[in-house]
Amino acid sequence: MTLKFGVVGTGAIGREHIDRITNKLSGGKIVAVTDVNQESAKQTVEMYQLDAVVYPDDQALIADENVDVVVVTSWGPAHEATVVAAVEAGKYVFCEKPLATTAEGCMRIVEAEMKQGKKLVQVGFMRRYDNGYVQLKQAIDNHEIGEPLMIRAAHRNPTVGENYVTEMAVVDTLIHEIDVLHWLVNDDYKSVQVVFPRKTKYSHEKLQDPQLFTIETVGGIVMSVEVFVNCKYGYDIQCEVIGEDGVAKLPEYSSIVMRKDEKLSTSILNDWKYRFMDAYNVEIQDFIDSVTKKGEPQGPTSWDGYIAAVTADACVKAQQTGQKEAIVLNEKPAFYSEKKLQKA
Ligand SMILES: NC(=O)C1=CN([C@@H]2O[C@H](COP(=O)(O)OP(=O)(O)OC[C@H]3O[C@@H](n4cnc5c(N)ncnc54)[C@H](O)[C@@H]3O)[C@@H](O)[C@H]2O)C=CC1
Ligand SMILES: O=C1[C@@H](O)[C@H](O)[C@@H](O)[C@H](O)[C@H]1O
Repeated sequence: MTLKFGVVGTGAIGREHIDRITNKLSGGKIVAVTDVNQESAKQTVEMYQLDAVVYPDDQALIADENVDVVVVTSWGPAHEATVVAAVEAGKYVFCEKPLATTAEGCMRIVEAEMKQGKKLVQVGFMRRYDNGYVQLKQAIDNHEIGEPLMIRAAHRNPTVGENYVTEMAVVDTLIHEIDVLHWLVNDDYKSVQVVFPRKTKYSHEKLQDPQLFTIETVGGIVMSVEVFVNCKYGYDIQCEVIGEDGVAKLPEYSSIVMRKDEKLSTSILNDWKYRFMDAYNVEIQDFIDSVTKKGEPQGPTSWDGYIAAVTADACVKAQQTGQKEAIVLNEKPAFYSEKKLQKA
């Protein structure tokens, strides 16, 4: 069976996903695209030689009976309306982060999905599919480092544009750590506090950069997460988990080791696209396979999107107040509880 995809938003990551579904993965085909910039949608069809209809908007694309899955790769504020409409039409959805820009918006998606009686939505938190994070989680789950006590993490981008402001360090960037860190340690967040170190000269008036977040979990783990989006030297993701019996660290991106000009060196990537290329491929192949074979996606859920939104709201508040802010979630519906394996 081939899963037929309609893509809403043919910008940077929309095209990346179209390319991987068309040329790298198996079991999926792009049959429809749309973008508020219709030229971009048409160019995309030509660029990847797609046999796909270009629709004027998301609603028309969702109404196409040939579309099984709606991929949402438009700008964050547009996600909620598209996801709700797609879910109400009974379509599967792969939505890039954020699921919605507010916790209330995520809850509306959760409610629409529960009404359909089955999981339809997966959120694009691809780090859960990154080989390094998967190994880190296995080490923690197998108690190889004992109980986790602290995490030291960093999310560094070489540079950002003038439209990237202080709040985006949370909603655009830290959001990946917000999702992956609670998943790593199987714990819930309790509070967050932010401090602003001396600002780099490479930032601009509306952006505090770097920022340092201290996040505490209900179980008492303290996470120190740096976001530094004008670090200049490359795209660098760090994560070290300090446990009672040892320390486990995310592996460095592997590159050849060069001996040259009296130096021993390895390269650092400069873009998320390359750093997480394999993770995006595994993520979307897993989405295709689980929908095709099991009838529902098995990756990050709408509820994970909600957790991320609530936590992001507290982080933004903490940026503004300088105080420790509480992170309080609604009770998790049974609908989103992991299915336990039946004992034989
Ligand atoms: N998982 C990840 O690592 C990444 C996730 N993202 C997320 O993916 C989304 C898209 O990001 P980019 O591709 O970098 O942005 P982009 O600006 O390159 O592309 C977004 C496209 O969506 C279109 N668009 C906006 N509103 C629309 C609407 N209502 N209907 C149809 N088209 C609409 C725009 O015209 C544009 O072509 C964002 O939510 C972003 O946070 C982006 C990069 C990496
Ligand atoms: O999602 C992403 C971008 O939108 C964001 O701007 C970057 O900071 C992240 O590293 C990348 O993964």
